Amino acid sequence: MWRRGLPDDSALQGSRRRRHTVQDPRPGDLAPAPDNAPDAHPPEAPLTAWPDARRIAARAARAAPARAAAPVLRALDDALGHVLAEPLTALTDLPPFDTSAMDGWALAGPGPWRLTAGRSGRGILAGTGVVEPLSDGHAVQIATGARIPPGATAVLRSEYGADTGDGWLYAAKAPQPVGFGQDIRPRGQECRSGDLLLPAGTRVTPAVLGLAAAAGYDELATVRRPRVEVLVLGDELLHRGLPREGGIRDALGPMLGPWLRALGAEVSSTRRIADEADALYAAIDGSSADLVVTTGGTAAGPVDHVHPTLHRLGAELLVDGVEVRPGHPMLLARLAPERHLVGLPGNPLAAVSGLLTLAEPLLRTLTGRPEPERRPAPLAEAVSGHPHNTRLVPVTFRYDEARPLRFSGPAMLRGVAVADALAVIPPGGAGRGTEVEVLELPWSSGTGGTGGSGQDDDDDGIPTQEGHA
Ligand SMILES: Nc1nc2c(c(=O)[nH]1)N[C@H]1C(S)=C(S)[C@@H](COP(=O)(O)OP(=O)(O)OC[C@H]3O[C@@H](n4cnc5c(N)ncnc54)[C@H](O)[C@@H]3O)O[C@H]1N2
Ligand code: MOO
Repeated sequence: MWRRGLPDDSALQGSRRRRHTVQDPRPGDLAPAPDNAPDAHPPEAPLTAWPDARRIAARAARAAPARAAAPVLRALDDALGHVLAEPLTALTDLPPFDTSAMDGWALAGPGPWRLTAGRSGRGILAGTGVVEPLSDGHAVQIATGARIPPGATAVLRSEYGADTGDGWLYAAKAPQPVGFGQDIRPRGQECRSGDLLLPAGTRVTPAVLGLAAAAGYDELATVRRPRVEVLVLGDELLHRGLPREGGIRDALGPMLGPWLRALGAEVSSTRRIADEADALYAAIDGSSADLVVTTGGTAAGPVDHVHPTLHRLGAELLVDGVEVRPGHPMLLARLAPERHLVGLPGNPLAAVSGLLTLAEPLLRTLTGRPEPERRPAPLAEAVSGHPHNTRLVPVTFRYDEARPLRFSGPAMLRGVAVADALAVIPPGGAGRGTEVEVLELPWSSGTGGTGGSGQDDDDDGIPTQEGHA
């Protein structure tokens, strides 16, 4: 039987207990399942509503150490993917000096202009440190990005002027008169020294690295990444080769480390733990990670040791089961004031659901990242719902619509492997065209409409769900 109770239920704290109401059956009250119940197990204790579970996870770690710790200074080439611990303020004006926007000639006053060769004899090149002033009626050849000489009033593009070889420059077929400041990027056009370029909490992307370098940075102050340890439970799991003798391949070990890193974590290790209560106890007790993520063992089968072990450790259960399919046995516990554990169910897509429901909001807080903007998308086809629970359904974006994918049963990864996002289907389901919230996957462009999901264009629209789990 699947039950979520601890040996001593009085140890339960938090949402599970708070959500008991007069109508709610208490743990142990085996109320008969309602006729429309989609699954066999009785609702022994109320689960946490899916939006509440995400909120609880996001708030659980508010004062956690990763955020409060001193920032880590990282060289630019080591900062990609980290989060700025401090605002990025410009260390210089940009551009740092008046700059030519085009290859051509710097001019002083109206033409024609007497040509000068400049110090180099090749005009003014980008990178020239000191440039001689230009007097009225004179022109000097100039390269894109070169410093504008004092006295210059405009730049004439090379294709709009003619050097007749007699030492004079004429404006030829200028589409518009050469105006003051034309094709000159004035100093400070993009920013002044001290301007705020990016707020703390910004994720360092390749473009951020470029901006930081342009603005004078050699290293960036980044938030210390929360340390995460992954414990994979399940004696049936094989780590090489084909499934054999009842064993199956561990799909979560290879998936979770990189996924957690994409969510901003530093994954210290992914360890396989035997299905023994003492082994799990020792692994959790001996971990110093900010977040321990376990997989499997959340239910109440004979070797499901997560609940009893948390009880033995004196952990506080903040979320013990969530009204979401797949993944409802997921849990969040506080091991110590600044250390948490997310228990992911063993079914692989259920584990993804737990990752996005509990680990993602917690890591978002720990890494100081803002809540992603909610971007609803219309469903390309109707999706059936669970009567009481939220469903998370892998979708791909096509022509700005969220298209549910096949092979999205709780034990399957074939759908999510080509998904751009998980659509949040409210209890009762959602009709075609209904705008639903989507949880984008860290590697998804999120723009939709471009295909690229690898799904077959001739997909036949066969119902996309395996069932309600
Ligand atoms: N009587 C009931 N039994 C179950 C219920 C229920 O409501 N009543 N819920 C089911 C649901 S839903 C889920 S999800 C699972 C959660 O179980 P556990 O978290 O205890 O996970 P396990 O029993 O260890 O494994 C479940 C399943 O997943 C496979 N698995 C586990 N780890 C991996 C891995 N790393 N890679 C690939 N596959 C993995 C495992 O072999 C099992 O097939 O409980 C249901 N039971
Ligand atoms: O909730 Mo279970 O997660 O397989 O569907």
